[in-house]
Amino acid sequence: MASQGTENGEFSFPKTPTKGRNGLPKIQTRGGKKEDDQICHDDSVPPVKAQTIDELHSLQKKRSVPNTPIKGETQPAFNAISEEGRQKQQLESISASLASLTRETGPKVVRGDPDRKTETPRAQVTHQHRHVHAPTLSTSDSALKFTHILYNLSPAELYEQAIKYEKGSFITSSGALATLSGAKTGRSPRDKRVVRDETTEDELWWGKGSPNIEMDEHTFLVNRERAVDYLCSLDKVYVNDQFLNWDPVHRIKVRIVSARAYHSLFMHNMCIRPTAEELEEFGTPDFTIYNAGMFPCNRYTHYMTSSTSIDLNLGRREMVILGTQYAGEMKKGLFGVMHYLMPKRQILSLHSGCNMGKAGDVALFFGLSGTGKTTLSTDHNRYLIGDDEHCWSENGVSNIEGGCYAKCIDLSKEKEPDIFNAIKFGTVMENVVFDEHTREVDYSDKSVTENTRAAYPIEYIPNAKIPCVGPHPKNVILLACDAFGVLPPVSKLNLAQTMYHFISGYTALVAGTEDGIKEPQATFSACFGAAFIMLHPTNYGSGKRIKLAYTRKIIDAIHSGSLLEAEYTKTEIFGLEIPTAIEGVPSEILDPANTWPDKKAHLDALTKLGGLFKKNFEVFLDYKIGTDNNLAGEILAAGPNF
Ligand SMILES: Nc1ncnc2c1ncn2[C@@H]1O[C@H](COP(=O)(O)OP(=O)(O)OP(=O)(O)O)[C@@H](O)[C@H]1O
Ligand SMILES: O=C([O-])CC(=O)C(=O)O
Ligand SMILES: [Ca+2]
Ligand SMILES: [Mn+2]
Repeated sequence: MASQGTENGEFSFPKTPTKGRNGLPKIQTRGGKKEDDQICHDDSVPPVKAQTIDELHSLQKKRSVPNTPIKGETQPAFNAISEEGRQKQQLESISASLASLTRETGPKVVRGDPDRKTETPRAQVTHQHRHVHAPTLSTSDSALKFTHILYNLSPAELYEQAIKYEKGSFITSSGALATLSGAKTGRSPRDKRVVRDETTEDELWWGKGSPNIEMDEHTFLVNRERAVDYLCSLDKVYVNDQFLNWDPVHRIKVRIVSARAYHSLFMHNMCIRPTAEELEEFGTPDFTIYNAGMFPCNRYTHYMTSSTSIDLNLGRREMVILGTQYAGEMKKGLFGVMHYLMPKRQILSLHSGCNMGKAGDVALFFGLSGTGKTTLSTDHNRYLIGDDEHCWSENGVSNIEGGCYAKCIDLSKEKEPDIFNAIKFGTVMENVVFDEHTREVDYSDKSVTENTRAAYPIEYIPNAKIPCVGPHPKNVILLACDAFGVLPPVSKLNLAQTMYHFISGYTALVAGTEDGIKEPQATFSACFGAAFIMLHPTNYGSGKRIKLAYTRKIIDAIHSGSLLEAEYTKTEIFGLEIPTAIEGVPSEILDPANTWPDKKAHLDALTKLGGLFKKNFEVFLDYKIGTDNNLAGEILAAGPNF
């Protein structure tokens, strides 16, 4: 370290000719060789081994182990030829990913930051042409330029990129990276399109109630070309090669090509991060996202109803994002892919949080966006398996992701300590407001959006269970944030009721066909997600959301098994069994009838909600469940009765 002389803990200043003039005592250094030496030399450390400032800077960074080292003990960690070969392979693969389908050729790609050529020894020009036999004249200007690839950068590198190049990127007081997602601060489900081809025609759920809005293959290719041309026109793009699903047998390799460091860091946090060895064997991805979110789609293109389009092509294993920078589109886009792939393998994909007690008891938390999957699965007394997306197979449960995505509006250290503490270096914070000087985040500020979010790697939660897998669940918790205020805080469901409420929209539709191909699942409940309820919640219930502290007590009673031993009464209309007492929870709130001063208003609201459930369920009545027709009847009977 080359700092000011610090020998013996004393600082020394060079003497000035004006010594003594202002009465300051002469400063003596102990290290002075000669008594009569008039100058204090700072010779306590050897001089830096550089002749120029550039040389000095080149000393600062030591060459890191390549992120694709050679396997096998006999090989040294650094092998110039093989490393070059590996990089070439990676670049070839990336060039193929970014290929224009009409020009049938990938761009010239080169690894490294274009602005750091001189200081980055890794930025060797290793471009290649895919068609060496092609005529020497390039067909377009785009084929003449290089696209720099920033491949699987580290969080520190991505911070630097974001802060340098992306307006609205700042380091918060706790070390997180604050970013802005632009005009879109949430997902745009109505701008999502799925390619309807011969295969998906039969396999996917189309029509009323389905979240899948169709597009044709040609239109997809038009949008793909638009995204790819945009990305290739940039000086540099970020490429993440990562995994989904902690179950090694059903792991999926994903590649994310994006234009922003924010997107790259978000996916770094949210997907499973490969080890150096795993990256070496990565090869061709199973699925690729082209995120050209800063660039809009063309509204003259067929099927486009806005300048935003999120397009999924299962046949091509590709997704294209145009006109939205909200990072959740990538996360939930990949979730859609898993919802397609996993049920085909007889694996249930679930929009749920998951944790495990010390005794190995696993609990699943189902719920729509914002109902508390992340909040309640992050429990200091239990191991966190995952907060949002899981697979349930014959072998048990596995998390699909490598990170968590927490809502952070009104976040407090007292109520959600583990999430609060996970917001540190490496964490991406979206659309939060902070003090311009101290950089302290004001979690109560909704100036940008109410949907402020934090994305962090799961190991930022101290009791995360790595690898994120567990045995079969013991408890299944369906979370609801009931805008009517008529559903009880907790009730015990029998099997048919569980199925009824699950299908009704507490995340998913799971209707199998006879040949075993499962339908894809809806993310939103037609009932609780319906615009009607969202627009008029104040017209109904008079209550408030259950206090988080009480919800935690209820969840504790479920985990411990004590809730099973409680006494129950049955509610009207829904026939839900509600406990009469839970430790730590005021008994009067357990039955919502008590919290309504006007009994008639309560019954009206309850009946109204029951009607909505019935109407919502109509769309499922035609579906056969397996070969057993009685099952559908039983499930229906478990719904509201009036
Ligand atoms: N009783 C409660 N139970 C759960 N969460 C509550 C409760 N009261 C308030 N909250 C707040 O509701 C929000 C739940 O957000 P959370 O991120 O857990 O949702 P989520 O189900 O994981 O949704 P998403 O799938 O969109 O990520 C948090 O901000 C939490 O503080
Ligand atoms: O994707 C998002 O914006 C957040 C999320 O998990 C959800 O909505 O279920
Ligand atoms: Ca969440
Ligand atoms: Mn979610």
